[in-house]
Amino acid sequence: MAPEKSAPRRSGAPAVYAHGLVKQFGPRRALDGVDLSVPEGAFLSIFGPNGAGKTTLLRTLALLSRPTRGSLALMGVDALDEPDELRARIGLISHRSMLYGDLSAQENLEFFSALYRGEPDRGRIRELLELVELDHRRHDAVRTYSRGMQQRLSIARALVNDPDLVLLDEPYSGLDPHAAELFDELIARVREGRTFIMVSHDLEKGFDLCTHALIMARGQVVVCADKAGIDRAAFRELYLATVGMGVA
Ligand SMILES: Nc1ncnc2c1ncn2[C@@H]1O[C@H](COP(=O)(O)OP(=O)(O)OP(=O)(O)O)[C@@H](O)[C@H]1O
Repeated sequence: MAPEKSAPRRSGAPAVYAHGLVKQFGPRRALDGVDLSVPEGAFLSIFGPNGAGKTTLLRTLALLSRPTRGSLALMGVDALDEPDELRARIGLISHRSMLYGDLSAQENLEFFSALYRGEPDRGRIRELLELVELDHRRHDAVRTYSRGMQQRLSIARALVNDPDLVLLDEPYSGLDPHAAELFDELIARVREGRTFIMVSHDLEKGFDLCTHALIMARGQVVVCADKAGIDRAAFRELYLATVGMGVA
């Protein structure tokens, strides 16, 4: 059983509302006027060629990177004015595990839980370790885990604060088919009541999982649409066309 998701603090506002986001790195513009509206409860997959600005967009949404220009609201709250309040409502899963290798799974989760709550929520941690099937290894140092196990623990870490918005940066990278399947199951079990945004190079997988799909190229949104209104073959062609468009 997945630990229960507390009722999201519904604002009626989109989970993400971005307008005119620009991110400048010296002469390079990684985001060049991104407009985005993601409804609460959606699963948005973001595609695009290397250097398109996908990770920069995800880091901006994770409030790890401040845009040079533009406005951003998450769950109806101004993200540039109230980043601390919002960070506690966001979970990030990346291909870098962001775990401490010398600490055990339990210690890692206690550390991250205490960051948000002041003291660790041991009941929730136990439930999360059971969910990701690492309860039996909870006292082992994380550096002794396989890549798939570390990725499962990353899910637990990202959920420790019961986030409303979960951001995933190529979470399948380096997972074998079995580990990827387990990861799929876990995502399905924790989808309820949350909004997911995933950067992916795997068009098929990203498309299967999503309710909304976005293609970026050169720091701009080429297309963003509800999957119900997208023709899969036409979307694939558009994606392949952007892959040749090069970096921002
Ligand atoms: N910290 C940084 N300093 C300077 N330039 C950066 C920085 N981060 C990203 N960029 C530049 O911004 C552009 C977008 O990079 P980003 O990592 O967002 O692309 P991406 O779509 O995630 O690519 P990939 O698919 O290769 O991961 C690239 O030109 C990159 O070189």
